[in-house]
Amino acid sequence: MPVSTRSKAIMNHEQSRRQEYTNPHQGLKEKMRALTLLYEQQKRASFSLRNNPNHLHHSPKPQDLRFKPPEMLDSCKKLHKDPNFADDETKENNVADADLVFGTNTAPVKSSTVIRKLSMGNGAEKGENFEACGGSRIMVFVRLRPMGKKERENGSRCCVKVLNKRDVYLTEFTNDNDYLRLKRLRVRHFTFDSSFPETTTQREVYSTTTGDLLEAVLEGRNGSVFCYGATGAGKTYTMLGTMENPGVMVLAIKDLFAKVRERSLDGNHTVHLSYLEVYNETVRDLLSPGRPLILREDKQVMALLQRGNQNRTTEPTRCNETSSRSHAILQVVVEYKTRDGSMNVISRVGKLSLIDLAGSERAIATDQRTLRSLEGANINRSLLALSSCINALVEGKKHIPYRNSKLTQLLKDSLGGSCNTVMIANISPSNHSFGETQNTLHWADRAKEIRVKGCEVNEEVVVQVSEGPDQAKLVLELQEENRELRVKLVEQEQKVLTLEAETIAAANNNISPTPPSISSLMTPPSALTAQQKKKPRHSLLSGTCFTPESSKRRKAEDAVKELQLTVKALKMEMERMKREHVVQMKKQKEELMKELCSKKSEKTPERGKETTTRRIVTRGSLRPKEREKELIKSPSHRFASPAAPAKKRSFWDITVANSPSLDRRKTRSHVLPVNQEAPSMLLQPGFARPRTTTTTTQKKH
Ligand SMILES: Nc1ncnc2c1ncn2[C@@H]1O[C@H](COP(=O)(O)OP(=O)(O)OP(=O)(O)O)[C@@H](O)[C@H]1O
Repeated sequence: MPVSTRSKAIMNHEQSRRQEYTNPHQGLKEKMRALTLLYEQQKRASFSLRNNPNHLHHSPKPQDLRFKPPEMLDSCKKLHKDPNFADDETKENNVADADLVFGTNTAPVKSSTVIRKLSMGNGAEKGENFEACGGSRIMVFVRLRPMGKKERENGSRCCVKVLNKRDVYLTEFTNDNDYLRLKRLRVRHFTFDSSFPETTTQREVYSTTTGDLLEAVLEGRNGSVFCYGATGAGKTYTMLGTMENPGVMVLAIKDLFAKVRERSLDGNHTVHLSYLEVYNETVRDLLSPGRPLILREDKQVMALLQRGNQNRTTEPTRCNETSSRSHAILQVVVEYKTRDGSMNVISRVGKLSLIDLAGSERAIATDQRTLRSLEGANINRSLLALSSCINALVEGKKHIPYRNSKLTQLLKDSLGGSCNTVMIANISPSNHSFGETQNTLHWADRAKEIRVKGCEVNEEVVVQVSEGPDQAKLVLELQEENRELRVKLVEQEQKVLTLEAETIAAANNNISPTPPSISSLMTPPSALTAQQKKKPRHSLLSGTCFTPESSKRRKAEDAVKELQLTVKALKMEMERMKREHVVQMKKQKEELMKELCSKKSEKTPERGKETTTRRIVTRGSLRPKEREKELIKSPSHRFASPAAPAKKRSFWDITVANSPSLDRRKTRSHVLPVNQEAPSMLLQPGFARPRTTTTTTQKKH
């Protein structure tokens, strides 16, 4: 049974010709609707032409072209279909005419140039292009690959048509056996910055997508090109190509070195190259494989690129015999150094990242073996992460989930950073890959919305000090001043150290001399307690509480205060003792006088005895006074141990104690004449010798 279709204009030539002639279904209703629409469109177009003569130069907005009702397109194609179209170009013209009729693509499109050129960040230099882009955004291109031999053999039909190097039409064929949906054929329309039909050469793709980017990289800006698409869609071919038809990577490096050679007269260029692979969420260096590496840049040469690509993980899948199972990233860093008029060194660093992503695919499209499944899962995971990032960027979210995969981490700069970014979406013409192609086109269309930050020049200016005589003098003066300041600093430090040492020594001297036990003995307890009560408590809130200097100072002050108190207490004690002593001496004197008087009254006084008595009285009254003077005068007494006054006191006490009653008081002058055998406390060094007594006794005898 003959099968009707409404997408002849974008079908394979042979098939379309065959099917076009045999299509009996030409719905009258559809025709009527299309004619009505056409009439309305023309009416509107003529009206706007009358009001605005410049209308002819108006370029349609991309969103006007997107997702048109398929019926309109289909009807249009039918109305203008030329059953005799023999080649692709004819087909393109037919559909282009249809668009013109509908007034959606009235502007003449230059086929060889990109309408919206890359934003180079510098509005002044590239203001036109920048404005044309409506700001800095990702540039999105689509490349359609030719139908493969195998695909033709197994009866694949072309479901994609690229027109005007810009518009992409995707036709969804119905199943030939699904009679109910025969009329529900849908064509989707997409518009990109540039779209490349299957006949486009590698050089054309490179110059349109990456040529301008390379210029910007040489000026010190960052640029990224990444290929996205289903497995077998032509990503590796676009990025790397073959020996006969080298791809973007090879052409970019060739171009780069040619440009560097041109510019090398005015400065020095250094080119760093690294070729990385992200396989199963592990980053590997393709130039020295075998070990995973943390992202780094490697100084290598371009010759290693081919070898690196041989190291890339590839496996045959059902869709592609040499399917890349990893994402490959070639990074070229160009450093440019020159000097300006003031001899300052200007350094510009631009980075170009060329990324060949692994194929986006459904699990069913690959073999279901374990390793393949794992690879597929990882590829899908990273591509899912990529799509999440794209979604977040388009929606203007604050958090972009770059960390979800290694791939998005690597593409962070390209997607959301300060970078000129180009995305090339590769698609297959086969209707068997319709789903993948639709997804790719959908994501590419969405990626157009991503806006990136203004790409600024990565420039560093190193100011050089010119070596004139004034500068040299200034440098010498500054060096001399610096030296003097250093010497002063050392002197000050020494002074501080000396002061600290003195403070510590003083504090130690003040604290150590009087052990607490002794001071407590010598200090009146009441006075000390009162003083202790007055002592201020260290507060945690006081700023100096925890500083070592303040604590040392405080200790020294406390020690001095304590000593002052001790001295005061000692003085008071001495005064008291002096008073007591005077009182005691008076008493003794009175007692002696009484005794003498009573004895005088009993006996007749003898001359010798009077002399002895007089002498004893004299010594007894004088000696304590001398001691007293000594005590007052002697400065050592102030610091004498408490035992000394106790001993001295004990001397007087003993003297008193040895005379329990005034009657029994024994003195050399009184006792010895009475009882010579009795022990005498006066037989002490410094006291009168017994000779005197003996003499007295002999005199007695
Ligand atoms: N523009 C083109 N012209 C001629 N042949 C092409 C073109 N694009 C792709 N091919 C061929 O199609 C086949 C698949 O292409 P390629 O390996 O580049 O796909 P891929 O997208 O990288 O797939 P995968 O993701 O599985 O690695 C290759 O044989 C390649 O030579």
